[in-house]
Amino acid sequence: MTQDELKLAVAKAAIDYVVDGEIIGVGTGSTANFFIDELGKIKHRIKGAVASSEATAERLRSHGITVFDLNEVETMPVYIDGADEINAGGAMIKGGGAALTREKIVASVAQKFVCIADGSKLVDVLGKFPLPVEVIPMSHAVVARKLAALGGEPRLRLNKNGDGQPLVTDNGCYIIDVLGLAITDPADIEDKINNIVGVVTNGLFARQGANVCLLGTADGVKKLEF
Ligand SMILES: O=C(CO)[C@H](O)[C@H](O)COP(=O)(O)O
Repeated sequence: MTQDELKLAVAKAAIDYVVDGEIIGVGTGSTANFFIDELGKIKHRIKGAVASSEATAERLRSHGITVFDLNEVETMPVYIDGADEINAGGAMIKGGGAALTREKIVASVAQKFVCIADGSKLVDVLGKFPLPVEVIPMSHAVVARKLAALGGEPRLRLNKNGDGQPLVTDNGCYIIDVLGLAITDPADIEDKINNIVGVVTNGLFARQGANVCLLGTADGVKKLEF
């Protein structure tokens, strides 16, 4: 099976977690996009969605799904999103698509986080995937030095235009990708990085990890519960 077929399989399986008549939180990325397309087919069953990025909001609307402002929503039963890495305890690295802060905010008001991912995302130790950190632009060099002091190799993420300029997130911020961090204690690293002044948040989801992971494998969709 191709990676896209695995992503589609988990996106279809995630439809079982959609609660009729409710608002659903929706993540960002290629796996989330497969899920949005499946959600479009059952849009009559839900009240609407909260999006974790402008791109996701646009795709939801293209299917005729109502997108709610998070400030109008007190809670929601489920948030569904992909991950760059997930470990056996449900802790994740997210933010490969630069949407980590909004993803963390939307997930924080959901009762359940359902991670959908192809099998390659399951790892023993988090950190092979560079850890994304969203930062206030004026502080990026200051924060980078502090990330280096923690043992990582910080790289400012550039946009894809090829003009050498930093990528700007939906929040008007920059992303620093940190290579080479040994993340043996994800919650500790999450806290340490979030305590650096100038950091908006980082892509470790250990304090609010997944409750369920639907993992796409050649043998079918495997369900992990945490
Ligand atoms: O955190 C994310 C975006 O900020 C994505 O969930 C993560 O990057 C996985 O993406 P994909 O489903 O394309 O592999």
